Amino acid sequence: MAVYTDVGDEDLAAFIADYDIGELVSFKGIAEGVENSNFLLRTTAASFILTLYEKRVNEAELPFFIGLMQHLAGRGINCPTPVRARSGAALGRLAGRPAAIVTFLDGVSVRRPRLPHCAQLGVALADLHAAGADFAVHRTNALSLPGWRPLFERSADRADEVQPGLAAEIDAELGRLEAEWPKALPAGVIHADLFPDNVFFLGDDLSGLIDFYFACNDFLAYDLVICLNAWCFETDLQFNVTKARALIAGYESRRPLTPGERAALPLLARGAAMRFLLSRLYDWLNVPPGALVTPKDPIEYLRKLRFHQRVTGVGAYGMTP
Ligand SMILES: Nc1ncnc2c1ncn2[C@@H]1O[C@H](COP(=O)(O)OP(=O)(O)O)[C@@H](O)[C@H]1O
Ligand SMILES: N[C@@H](CCOP(=O)(O)O)C(=O)O
Repeated sequence: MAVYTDVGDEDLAAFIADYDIGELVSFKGIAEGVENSNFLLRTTAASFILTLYEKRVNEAELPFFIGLMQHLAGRGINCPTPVRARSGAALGRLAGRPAAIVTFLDGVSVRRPRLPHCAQLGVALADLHAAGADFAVHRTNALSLPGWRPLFERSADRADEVQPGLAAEIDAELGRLEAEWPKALPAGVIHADLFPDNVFFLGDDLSGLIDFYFACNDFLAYDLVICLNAWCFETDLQFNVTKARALIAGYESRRPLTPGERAALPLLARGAAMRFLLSRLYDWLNVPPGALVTPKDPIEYLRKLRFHQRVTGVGAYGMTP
């Protein structure tokens, strides 16, 4: 998260007066993150997260995210639960933005995941997929194959400022992905951004999942390779096959991958790397003036993409070919 929108004291007081959450004790912006403005709200009753939804979140889709968190929480997933105002509404407006209050989850994210973290992540991801299976609302993934080229076109003329030759390299890879992307694999509700900063641990035990604002319907295995990219490369961008094996084994302990999914993993992983390369590239070139946000490095994902381009089979991910 980040803070893009300031919230005035009087506006905040008026907003929380509509909720039964006690008296305000403290309120501060949270510097982590990228997408929305998040604030830690402490009241005499408990701690909460107040989110103001920003640029990439389409207001019409907010009921999907709010409904999904409610649904998953009801299925035993430890995720933020939307808090309803006295009117029953989980969504309001604050400082000109759509806004919601959700429950605060205890736990901390790990900066450098170790094997037990990866293994538990795999289990939690499969549990999330199972819990989402009967969620009735559908949200198309705006950041899957059909969305990548339009997103690229918004950065293409400046991409080489970030790295010479980048525009041509992305263009060529997009062409290959467009030709080869799978048409049918097991699909359902995916998190789509389950990076280490969105997974909480208490001690070494996975305690909760946050940040469902990219959640959508897509291939389940695509969610797994998003995690593979985010959790299984070391800081020097060497791929850690042991972590990959632990992550995938954790996932398969709950839901074995189908032969079609296994075969598609390298291509899905390239697509997942492309997705984050493109969103990071756009954000890198378009930092809003005055925003408290640190854009993430797009080139990290170019290097992850190049790794997967060299993969010839699932053995590279620690799986038995
Ligand atoms: N429900 C929650 N409980 C505890 N902390 C949270 C919760 N939601 C968000 N946070 C904190 O706020 C930060 C940013 O939240 P996140 O949802 O990742 O924002 P964004 O969608 O803008 O990236 C997280 O890294 C975490 O520290
Ligand atoms: N995980 C994405 C950026 C989205 O930020 P988050 O704070 O919502 O996880 C990336 O690393 O590019």
